Amino acid sequence: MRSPKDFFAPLALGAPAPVREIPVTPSRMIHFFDPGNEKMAAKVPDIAKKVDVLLGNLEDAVRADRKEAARAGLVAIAKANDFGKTQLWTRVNSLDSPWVLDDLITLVTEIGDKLDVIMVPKVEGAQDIHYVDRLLAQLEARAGLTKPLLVHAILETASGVANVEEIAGASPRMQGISLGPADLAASRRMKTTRVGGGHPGYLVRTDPAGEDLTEDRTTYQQDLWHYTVARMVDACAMHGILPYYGPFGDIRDVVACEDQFRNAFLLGCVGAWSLHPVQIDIAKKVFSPSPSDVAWARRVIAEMGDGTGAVMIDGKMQDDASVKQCRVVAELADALAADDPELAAAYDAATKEVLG
Ligand SMILES: CC(C)(COP(=O)(O)OP(=O)(O)OC[C@H]1O[C@@H](n2cnc3c(N)ncnc32)[C@H](O)[C@@H]1OP(=O)(O)O)[C@@H](O)C(=O)NCCC(=O)NCCSC(=O)C[C@](C)(O)C(=O)O
Ligand SMILES: [Mg+2]
Repeated sequence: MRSPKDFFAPLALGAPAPVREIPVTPSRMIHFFDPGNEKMAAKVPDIAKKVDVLLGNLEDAVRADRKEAARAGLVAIAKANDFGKTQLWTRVNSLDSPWVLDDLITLVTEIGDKLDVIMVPKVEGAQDIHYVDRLLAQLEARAGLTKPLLVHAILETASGVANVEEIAGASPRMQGISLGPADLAASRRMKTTRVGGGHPGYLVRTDPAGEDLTEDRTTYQQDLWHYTVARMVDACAMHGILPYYGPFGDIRDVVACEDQFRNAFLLGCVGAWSLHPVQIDIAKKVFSPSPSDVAWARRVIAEMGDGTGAVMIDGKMQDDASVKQCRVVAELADALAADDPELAAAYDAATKEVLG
């Protein structure tokens, strides 16, 4: 284990100094595209204007015989475009694959100055992050980069979940973690066949009213991902990095997608993945606090003065802890509104209604 004193020292001579704090910029949706797919790539400049994060995916969902094309496509797209405030991320192939070494060498060398975050799939423990950490430092030094690349891990193996706290704290490069429900289900030998979302068989049933167990009894579908998302959120919060729900594979079911995203938002996640253009607006809606919640939060903050003591607002007790929650919502709203005049106007109009 490295000494805590060395934690923020560069891992290669000439590599940029690691960041001390993870930048918290909007990342409500991480929009996935295959850079080797010409139809998708053609849409990227327009999509970039609507999303917080664009991610060139090189791993699963890219056919084995299209891996080089995807990598070359991402280099070409990054060189040809300036995406302004929209971040550019990539998901490289897994560390046991024949492609990842060339992914990292090519991307850092060719477009390391354009990339913000490198997403690493199938992370099993801190050792995987340490490997990427040192290699990135060597490549950054060789490429003369001045800003360190950040690393995002996908939580999609049983050992990754068991080791999630050490993964979150494995390097100052760690930017965040996303849930990978499909690989995680396979790794755990869950008996689902879906990419995220619920399952009608995972339920609880009300007790019988009498002796007849066969009578109609209400059932409630449960969230298969609650434990993992909650654990991931705690690990990320503990280490000052950001948690994300991952993909929702039933593209057609925009209603259940919104529900799953909202569960993650309420539990502490900052964003989710959009796999198809139709999921972009869902993520934007869900991961931007609602105007009425923002107005309420601003009212509680205003009425709580220095933030201590207890007051009654509309019959509800507010104290030091509730004002802290309200600050989380209000600060997120301010950060999002700073770049979005429409959202800013909606928040201000709702606030005016309650505060006058
Ligand atoms: C689902 C698919 C096949 C449906 O693709 P489609 O072409 O059949 O759909 P469509 O509705 O007909 O598409 C309409 C138009 O939008 C385009 N389009 C469609 N999607 C996109 C996109 N993302 N970005 C930009 N453009 C897109 C598409 O090319 C088409 O263009 P056209 O009108 O010119 O014909 C397609 O949307 C797709 O391939 N999406 C990305 C899938 C992906 O990245 N999967 C990997 C992430 S999930 C994962 O890996 C799991 C995880 C975490 O690892 C774990 O849980 O283990
Ligand atoms: Mg996966």
